[in-house]
Amino acid sequence: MNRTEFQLAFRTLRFLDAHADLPQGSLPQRTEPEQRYLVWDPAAIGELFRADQRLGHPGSRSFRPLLGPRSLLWQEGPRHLAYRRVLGTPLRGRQLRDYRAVIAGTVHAALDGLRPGDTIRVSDWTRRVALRIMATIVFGHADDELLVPFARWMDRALGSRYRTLAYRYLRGGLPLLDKETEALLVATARTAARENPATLAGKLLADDGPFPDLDDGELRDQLVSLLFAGHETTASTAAWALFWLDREDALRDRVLAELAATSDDGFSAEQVPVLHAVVQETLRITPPVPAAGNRVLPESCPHHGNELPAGTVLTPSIYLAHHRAESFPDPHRFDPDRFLRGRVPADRYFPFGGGTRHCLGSQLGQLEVRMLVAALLRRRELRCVNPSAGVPQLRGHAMAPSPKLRMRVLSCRD
Ligand code: HEM
Repeated sequence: MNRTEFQLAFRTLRFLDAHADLPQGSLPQRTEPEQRYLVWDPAAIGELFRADQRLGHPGSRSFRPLLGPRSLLWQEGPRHLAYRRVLGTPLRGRQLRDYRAVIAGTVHAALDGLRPGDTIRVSDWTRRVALRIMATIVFGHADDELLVPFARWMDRALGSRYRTLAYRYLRGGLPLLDKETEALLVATARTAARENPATLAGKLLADDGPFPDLDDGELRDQLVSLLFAGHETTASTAAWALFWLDREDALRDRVLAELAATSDDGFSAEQVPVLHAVVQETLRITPPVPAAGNRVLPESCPHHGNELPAGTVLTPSIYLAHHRAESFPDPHRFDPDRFLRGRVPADRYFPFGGGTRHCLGSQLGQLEVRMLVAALLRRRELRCVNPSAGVPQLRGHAMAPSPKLRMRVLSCRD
């Protein structure tokens, strides 16, 4: 491990913050034998995402075994495209209406359990809610028999930065999911596909789809990938949004006034523009995924006067792009009005990555966060008990508020 890799592993955010304004917008992580760069220069990002189809997407060394070797996140070519077609359609546009009741039902049930005087660990609470929503979208229901061991496994692998690094560097890899839970995942998906073809499991296994004979191993990889990618990120965004709204009284009052003026539950971004801008700014300043997936050059390519050889790994740094003062003046200030003033270019703001790997759940994720925050603000008054714990913490590749961040329920507004 060289000095840059050490700093990135152990002092990640301090290191990133010190480099966001580098004029070249790229930073070598390793030069020999395999060159690796972090990239956030807008021109290079635009080019990278445009060329995405020709690039390799091997995934990270620690995440590949966690999600599985055949996860759609690192599949390539026609099979990757087929996964995107099958799963992408139900996850965007008009199809999202089907999930409105699932999100509302799950969020309101969780809110029913919050009574005045209760204190919650914000990240844990949003993670539990988001996992139940994602499981219902995948299987048609959310059973603790499956979700409790799944969440326990995720926590063991990612819950502490030091534990994650110890697994990676001392024990040779993150812990794997136990065989029993894996078997339960697969069996639950096969039953769901038979009984409820509208679920994501049903779409994946449809007889007239591209994967009618998906074997258990590959199915397991897609289920873990969907549950993981579909809840960790959304949960972090929701927890951060609640944190930022707690810090900014005037902004919270603006959102409350906006909610008072509409009966919309957060489903339509146009009905709640300030809340939507809060979510967008949350994704900018505290992006739950600070770096998009690795891209590998299939052939040599010029870069700032050098020639990068074939095989060079380029990682688009979402965090660095979002903290570049040239793109976002006063980048550490939480200011949702940036997004109300006009469109932000996609090569400077890309919380969902881009190119052929652009997040399949970008619309669903934002929708969930809007609906969760809207319902919570309407029904409960919550305040941070320890705002100083609102520091970013890495959970694997995701960035969440510290698990110590707590909020107390002051009153019910029901
Ligand atoms: C606010 C919430 C979310 C954020 C910030 C987020 C962010 C990301 C990012 C940065 C990537 C990598 C893109 C790249 O490498 O260019 C990604 C990929 C992906 N995300 Fe999300 N995501 C969110 C929610 C979701 C949800 C709800 C789902 C539900 C299924 C989901 C499913 C996926 C999948 C399947 C991929 C892999 C796409 C591919 O490789 O073709 N994400 N996401």
